[in-house]
Amino acid sequence: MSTIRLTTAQALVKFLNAQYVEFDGIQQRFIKGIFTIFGHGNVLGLGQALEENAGKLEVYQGRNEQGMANAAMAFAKQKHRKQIMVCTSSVGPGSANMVTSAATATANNIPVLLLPGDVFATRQPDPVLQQIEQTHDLSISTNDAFRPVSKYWDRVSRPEQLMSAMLNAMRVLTNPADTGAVTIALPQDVQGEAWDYPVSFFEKRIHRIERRSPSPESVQDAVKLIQSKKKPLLIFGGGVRYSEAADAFVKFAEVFNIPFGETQAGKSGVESNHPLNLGGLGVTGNSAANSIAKEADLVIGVGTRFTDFTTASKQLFGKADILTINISEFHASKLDAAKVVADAKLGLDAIAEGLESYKSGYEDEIEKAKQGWQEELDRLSSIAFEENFTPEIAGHLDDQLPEYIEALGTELTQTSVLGTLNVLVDDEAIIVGAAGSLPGDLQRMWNTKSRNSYHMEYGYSCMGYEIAGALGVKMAEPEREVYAMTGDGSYLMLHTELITSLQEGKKINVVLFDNSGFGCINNLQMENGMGSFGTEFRKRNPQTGKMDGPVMEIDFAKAAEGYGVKTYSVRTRVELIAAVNDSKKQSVSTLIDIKVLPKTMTHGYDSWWHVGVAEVSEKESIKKAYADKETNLEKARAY
Ligand SMILES: Cc1ncc(C[n+]2csc(CCOP(=O)(O)OP(=O)(O)O)c2C)c(N)n1
Ligand SMILES: O=C1C[C@@H](O)[C@H](O)[C@@H](O)C1=O
Ligand SMILES: [Mg+2]
Repeated sequence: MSTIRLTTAQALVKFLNAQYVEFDGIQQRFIKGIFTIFGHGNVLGLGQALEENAGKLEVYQGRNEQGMANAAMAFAKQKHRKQIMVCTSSVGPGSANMVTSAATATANNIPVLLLPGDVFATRQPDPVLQQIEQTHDLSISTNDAFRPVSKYWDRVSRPEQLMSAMLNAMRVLTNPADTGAVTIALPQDVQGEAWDYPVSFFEKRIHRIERRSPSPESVQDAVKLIQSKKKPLLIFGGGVRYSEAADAFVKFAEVFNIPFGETQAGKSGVESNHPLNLGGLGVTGNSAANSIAKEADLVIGVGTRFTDFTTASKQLFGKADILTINISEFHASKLDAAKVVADAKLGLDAIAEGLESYKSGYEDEIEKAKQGWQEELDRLSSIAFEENFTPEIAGHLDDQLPEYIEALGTELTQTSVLGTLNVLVDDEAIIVGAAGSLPGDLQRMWNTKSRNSYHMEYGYSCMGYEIAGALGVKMAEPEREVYAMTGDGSYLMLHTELITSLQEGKKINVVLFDNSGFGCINNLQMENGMGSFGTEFRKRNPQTGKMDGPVMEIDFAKAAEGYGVKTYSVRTRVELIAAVNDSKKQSVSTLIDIKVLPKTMTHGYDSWWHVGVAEVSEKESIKKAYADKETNLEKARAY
């Protein structure tokens, strides 16, 4: 057996360089590059290996481990899981910072490879700096916290373990049914230890991303079920995008005249103006999709995880049977569905063959529902503050609005800003989002004019993903303009990969909606009988001892200007138009700080979200919220 003597870290880098995927006969390198934040836990091992010979891996420098790993995830998501990034962190806090991203990637079924440094395998110098020292178990380190949030977890405690660890890592990273974060913990001593690795370990490996075929029996069942129904509704989930099945999906919808709603991950797989595209479905859905869903007699979920947002906590599809087409048996089995466990394209094609001349029984309902939503969309896009103004989310902070107008210096409404932006940005531009009120507004209001132009992380809805995510998306699609759509809360939580975008010359545009608060959570608490509590950004008031002092005023544009970002402060529609148009001419990253009035985001359309409400309270409004929840629960499926 011919061997080559390398350190564990050198062998790992060499191995990563040799990984390829093949999908529909097309081969490409699987690992584009590696984000790094070096510390004593990785610099002399993996750092040394990368300095000496990184091969074709591009080496980037992150600002925050969570940020860089979110960027890595966004890259892989935008690449439809056909290419990934790796992230290496130091030991202890550096690795702990990546745990949130591992969870985000795993919840969304997006592959990322995380390589946190670990404490010494030999234990000679223990306790090392940043070692926790669990007294009941010395084998535990911070990296064990990745176990519940990774799809595959391993620790390389001897150099030769690298081979089985990495082969399993690749198995999971390229498995469309069960991918997510893969964590390989690397003790710092082992990273530098040498071993005689078999040369065969480094040979070019091509991992075929298989399209799983459906069983003939499951297809027959699906055909019979559809043929017995008059009002089926398709759901376009993220899996359709990852399987590159959009054309097959549209053909299926067109041939059988079946309308479809979009999930957050599926949106923009097909342009919004397709006559059968009803748009966003569920809690953050619009009136067209939700009204058709309520009347549907069959829901065909393709590549969807059926989260509570899609099913409106299992209340939306009241009358329908459920059919699923999913490559994952786990997701296909949800809602007690009839299931076709298969790749989206192969599943749809096989069912289509069996359906022959089937046509749904829709007459003009689809057109009418779309028309009704278009009118509502036009209304939302043109809401302007005026005398006796009632905000969309009425009855919460109506009396405080004048104070916000004064503090933020704005009368702009969030929905009108979105309507204007949707017209201003180029058709090919990609918007990125994750948390706050914007995902709901965008899923309802954003008209996608080109494919894969809507990138929403709504599996984990992780605040702070937006800016890092935009960087990852820009790395995946450098030719397209990318907009991070973020609230002030998300921006404050994590935005420092904006600096990485400047460093890398990867221009992103941050569109920041400053309503001085955790707006959607303020809505949620007040809609459920609470007061406004801990969610407005107000100064502590020495008189009351509470955070009910003046509204905080933050000049985000000024702060970002110091980074070297081109910034704009926007308080009027005219300023918004000028800012967006000018930002397009820039080659550096930009930030548009838009002051918007709270409570001017969209409200729900015929949907229910099951949230935990107090069963006992002295407040009548809480008692009512609890009673309402119980009533709604009765209308929902039990499982
Ligand atoms: C990391 C993380 N922490 C907490 C939450 C819970 N959460 C969801 S939205 C939100 C507030 C978002 O505020 P902002 O970004 O300003 O958006 P707005 O709702 O005001 O539009 C919070 C705290 C979350 N989704 N992610
Ligand atoms: O708790 C939440 C409420 C949602 O409205 C929001 O979009 C999401 O970020 C969240 O975490
Ligand atoms: Mg906010």
